[in-house]
Amino acid sequence: MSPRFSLTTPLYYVNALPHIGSAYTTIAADVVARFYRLQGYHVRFITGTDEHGQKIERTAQQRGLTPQDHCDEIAAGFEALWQQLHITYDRFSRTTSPRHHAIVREFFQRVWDNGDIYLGQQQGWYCVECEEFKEERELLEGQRCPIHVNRPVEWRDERNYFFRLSTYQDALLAYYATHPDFVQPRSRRNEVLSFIEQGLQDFSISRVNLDWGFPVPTDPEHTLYVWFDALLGYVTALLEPEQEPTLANALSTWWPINLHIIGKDILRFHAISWPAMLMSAGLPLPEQIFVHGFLTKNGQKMGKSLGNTLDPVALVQQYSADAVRYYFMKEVEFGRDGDFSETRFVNILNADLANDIGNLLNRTLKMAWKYTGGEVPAIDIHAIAPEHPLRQLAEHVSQSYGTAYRRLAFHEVCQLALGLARSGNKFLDEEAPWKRAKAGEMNAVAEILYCVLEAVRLLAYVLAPIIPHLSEAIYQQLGYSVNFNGSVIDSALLADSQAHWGVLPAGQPLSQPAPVFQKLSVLAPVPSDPN
Ligand SMILES: Nc1ncnc2c1ncn2[C@@H]1O[C@H](COP(=O)(O)OP(=O)(O)OP(=O)(O)O)[C@@H](O)[C@H]1O
Ligand SMILES: [Zn+2]
Repeated sequence: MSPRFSLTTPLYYVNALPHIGSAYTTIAADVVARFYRLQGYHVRFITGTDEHGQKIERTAQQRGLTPQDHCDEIAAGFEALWQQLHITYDRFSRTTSPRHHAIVREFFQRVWDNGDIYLGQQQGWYCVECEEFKEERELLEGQRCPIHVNRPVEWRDERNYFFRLSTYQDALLAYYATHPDFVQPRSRRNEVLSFIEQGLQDFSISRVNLDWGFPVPTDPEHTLYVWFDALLGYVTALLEPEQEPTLANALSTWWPINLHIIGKDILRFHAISWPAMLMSAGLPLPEQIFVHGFLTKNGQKMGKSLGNTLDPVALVQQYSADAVRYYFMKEVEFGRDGDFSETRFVNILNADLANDIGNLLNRTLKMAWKYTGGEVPAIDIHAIAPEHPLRQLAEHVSQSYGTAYRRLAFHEVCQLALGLARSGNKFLDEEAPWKRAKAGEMNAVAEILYCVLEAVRLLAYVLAPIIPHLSEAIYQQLGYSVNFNGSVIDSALLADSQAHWGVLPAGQPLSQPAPVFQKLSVLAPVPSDPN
């Protein structure tokens, strides 16, 4: 029985089409899903859309559509982008589905039966974009939300149902104390802890004067707060299509989720509200929440509401999915903020993928056609000494890349692979097999070429979760016929068989050399806003 790994992206709010920020989180999650599949895990990768709430109701109204028609259109836009980016999700969870409604009702009932829901009066400043009440001290001048700086918050004074978050303050602190890795990176964990230590207030879980949402099961005059139902979308997604939508069914196989990947804007919901809700319902908590930074433009978070984003569809069409995936995984350390510049984007891809990796493969293959008959040089692999510089480095890479992926340190994985490519280039330049060939030293030529080709194979393997199509193309050039992109991983591609030194079979026929990654140039600037 294979081990299991379940992970989620946020369920994106359908107030507008996806932008590069949503793509960023989803690419990262896809990389993790692909990594675990290659390690032999049975993976459940969940993404989807969060479709209720005031912001959606208003947006649909402005567009002259019913909320459901609006949601259907935007959700389809998300799915289409995920196809283009080669995202291998297993479930697309939509919070307007009737099955989700059944799960939410049952969950609400558990929390209600536990005495954690009561009717009270809510007064405060509400950011419709965040769908969240804000503390007065958090607001910018002119009563503006710190995340949605162009939108004033709205004063609310309503009778709402509340969730007794304050009751869970000590339980949360105790949980954090015994689970030091629950929230990563550490700086985010500390942020959450200090927020909890300041004292938690109950939060309202219903709205009046809002139609677009599920009715509160015990009082249909009220509509459930969008966040209460959105987080449960992760649970609904665990149901098999033929299963009755009950909590017991949803939780039977894949719960608790191993990893929630989120942006820092929704940290408190995931790291405070969600665990408390789960405790109230008597359910185990997710294993880990990883919080990444913001993609920014001139220092400000790119977002649908601010309209300062980059259109991922245009970016993929212009430069390819693997290019976009590689750039964001390598250039923005996961957990930190990063600014996007198209010039930098093109420069990085050309330097790493076209030059360091692509050229290395291309020139080595040409020599293999010239000196070893278009075949992987037939050498005795075991005769390559452990101190051989490429073998040594390759062994280091194969021992460390898994840890880097498990820590979601994607930039480190890229650096490991690039290190191997750079050493391969240096090794070729120093060993100059073309000179050795002139001198008739054909055994030496064969060994040099073998080692470089094997280094390229290994780095392509290590990078496969990030640039699956490029890795597949490299493997094909090396004479394999493999599929890194199928829904089922061929057992020959599992890490046990591939993630070490000396795998390339001596004598394997190679393909004709052809550049695997064409050099890019900035053509026309990519449009800034998809909407
Ligand atoms: N600029 C960004 N950088 C990185 N991730 C982002 C960015 N914007 C959105 N995300 C991702 O999307 C999630 C939030 O989804 P949401 O649908 O609320 O998008 P949004 O664009 O932030 O919306 P809005 O601008 O209306 O707040 C974040 O937690 C993060 O995973
Ligand atoms: Zn806001």
